[in-house]
Order: sequence, then structure tokens, then C-alpha cells
Amino acid sequence: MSERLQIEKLGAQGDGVATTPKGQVFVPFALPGETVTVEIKGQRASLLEVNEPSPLRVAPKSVHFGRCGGCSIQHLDPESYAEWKREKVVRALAMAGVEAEVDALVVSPPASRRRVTLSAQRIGGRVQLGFNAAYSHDIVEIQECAVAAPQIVAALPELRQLATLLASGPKPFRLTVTYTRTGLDIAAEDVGKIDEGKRRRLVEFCLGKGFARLSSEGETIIEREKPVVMFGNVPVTIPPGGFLQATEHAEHVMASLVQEHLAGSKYVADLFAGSGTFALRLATASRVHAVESEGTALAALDEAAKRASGLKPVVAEKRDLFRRPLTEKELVAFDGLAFDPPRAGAEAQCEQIARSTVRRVAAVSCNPGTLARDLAILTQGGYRVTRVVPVDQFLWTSHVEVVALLEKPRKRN
Ligand SMILES: C[S@@+](CC[C@H](N)C(=O)[O-])C[C@H]1O[C@@H](n2cnc3c(N)ncnc32)[C@H](O)[C@@H]1O
Repeated sequence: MSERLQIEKLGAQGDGVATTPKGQVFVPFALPGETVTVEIKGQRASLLEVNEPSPLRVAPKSVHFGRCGGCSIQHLDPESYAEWKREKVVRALAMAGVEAEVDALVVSPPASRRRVTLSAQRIGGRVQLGFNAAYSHDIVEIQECAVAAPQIVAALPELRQLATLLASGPKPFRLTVTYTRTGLDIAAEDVGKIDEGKRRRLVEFCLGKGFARLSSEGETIIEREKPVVMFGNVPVTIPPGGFLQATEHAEHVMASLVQEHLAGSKYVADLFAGSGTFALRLATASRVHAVESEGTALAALDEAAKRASGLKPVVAEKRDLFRRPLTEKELVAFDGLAFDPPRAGAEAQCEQIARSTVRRVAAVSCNPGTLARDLAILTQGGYRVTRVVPVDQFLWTSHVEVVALLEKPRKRN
């Protein structure tokens, strides 16, 4: 049965939120101030019609918007969108009791995402490739994408052929596609066992299409060329399936903020270093100790540092920083530190940093909630937050990255 609702605000995921006698209802693709006709299913509703549109409503950029779950909020004007994301950071800091001004959102341009994860599945004798619909396992096949790099979009027909070769049964699987300097790097997940015959067909296909590499569950099937990205001036061969910032634009913005903040440091710790996004740039000015738990990422960083010329010494340490954070005593050696943990944040590590004498700290995060908790630990330990910059590399989604810069004033005698 359809009902009319008045949308009051935007929720954290970009849905419109309305209050009904039965509680809050979340309406995807609806905006605050709008009157909409919906069909309510529990706490969620399907939007049937926008009866009174908001003046902030704009035409979405993608023909797939509304069905494809890749983007949740293309229909809001750019200024309100940027303020909504910035507010997420403001609210998270306020809830944790961290006092800091938050800069305006820095937004990566459309068509700049160099990495996307596509879903695939054989359905009725045909393999579908696209993004999952919102809150669903259904695949929405895409012919275009307003966020992905044009090189990825142009390869969609070939990626669909590749998915057809890879599909062995009805089970869904994923292809993470990264545009690199040497071509597309494709990492398959959940495709099952690949026998010799299939491997040969895949190798032939990928060579024919000029893909740089195909891997499955971290194992390389074919590497025509090493997939290379540049971290500053340093070329790095990324490991199959390893972490990479989603847009080069956001990576530059975040790395520049980190580099500028730590510019005067002699010896810097880069924690949760990945393949060296920050470490290899920081090493142009400072000695660097890079710590990371993923062996393949660390090996890529180490190899790149050894090949590069003109860098200060870089030492790579494999270590689980959740279980074994760098201790207050170990941190005595450093005058600068960057950390960029996964969504869970770096609570145990921040307890140690808070007690340390490290002068300048740059925190990078993909989760404002855990970042705010970690910043609260650091400020209770005497750090001062000097700048907070929200960065939007997952355009038109609810995700936001943040760079927070901190310093610890020297103790007076
Ligand atoms: C958000 S990524 C950042 C990587 C890198 N700084 C970059 O910008 O490319 C987080 C990194 O933390 C690593 N990581 C996850 N859990 C870890 C742990 N317990 N100890 C150390 N590193 C960890 C991941 O492997 C990943 O490389």
C-alpha cells in the first residue's frame, strides 16, 4: 500500500528520513523538505513518486542512478552534498568531545575512480556484470559509470567476456579492476578452482585484450606487465588485491597534507603503511620506518624503496599494530608520525602515541567515528588538533576520508 511522507533530514547513508507513528522510515533517493509517495517495508521504503521536490534536487549524472547501488546520492546539489559529508565529520568529532574546525570537503572529480569492485553472476545461462543494487545481492548491469575512470568504463564489454570465462557455476563472484600506468589489473574473488584448461583460456584472453594482470585470490594467473602506480616520483608494483587509495586525486591531496605537516621531521614512522603511499613520499625528506601487517604490500613498498634513487633510508617492518602497537619507548626515536588504519581505527596504537614525545602526527582515516575516538585519545595525551580536512574519493556515496593534523607542544622546564 502506498503512503505519503514528509522527509525531514538526510540519514548517514544518504537516505531521506521521515518520522511515522511506527518510528523512523528511511527512503532512498528522497531529500529533506520533499513530500514523497512511498511503499513502506519495515524501516525502509521504496520511493514511488516525488510529489513536491526539494529546490536542492538536481538531475543525476548516471543513467543507472536509482537502480545501481554504487551511488546513493547523485540527486542533491553539489554544495549541499559537500556540506552533508563535512557535517558527518563535524558530528563525529563533537560526539567524541574533540574540538576542531573542519575544512570544506575536497571532492575528487567524476570519472576519476581508478579502482572499482564489480559483482558478477551467471544467471539463466548468461553472466551479468555490474554493481549490486542498494541493500540487495541483485546485480544491476552497467554500460556506463559516472565515477569510474574512462579506461575502466571502456573495458566493460571485455570485462563481461572475462567474467563469462571465469564463471564456473551460479555462485556470485567479484572482480576488482584497477587502472594502472601499465593497463588494467584485475583481481578475482570467489571464482573457485581454476583448472589447467581454463587457465590457458584466461591467459590467452588477457594477453589478447592487453590487460596488465589477472589474479585470483591473490595468486597471479597472468602478468603481461607489472601493474605500476606512482607514489610521488616512485613507481610501485602493487600486489594482487592489495590496498590502493581509490582516486589518484584524493591520494595526492591526502599525501600533500601529510608531507607538509611532517616536512621538518628527521625520522618518521608510517603506520598501516600499505604499499608505501605515504612512506615513499615522506622518504624524499625524512628517514622512514614503515609498518604494515600485510606481507605482500610491505614487500612492494620495500622493493620500490630499494629501486628508487634519492630517497632517505626506508625500513619496512611487518607487524600487527592492533596486537603489538609501537610502544611509547619505541616512539622516542621519531619526531614525526603518520597513521592510516582500516575502518576499525588505531585505538591501541593511539594509547601509545598519546604518551609519546612525537612532535607531529598526521592521522588519515576512512571512518570519522573511529578517527574521532582516536583523536580524543591523542588530545587527552596533550596533542592539539591543528587541522581537519575531509576528502571525498568515493563520490556520491556515504563514505568520507579524513586527514587530521596534530602536534604536541614541547614541555617547558
Ligand atoms: C587504509 S589502508 C592504508 C594503506 C596506506 N597507508 C595507503 O594509503 O595506501 C590500511 C592498511 O592497514 C593494514 N592493516 C590492517 N590491519 C593491520 C594491523 N593489525 N596491523 C598493521 N597493519 C594493518 C592494511 O593491510 C592496509 O594496508
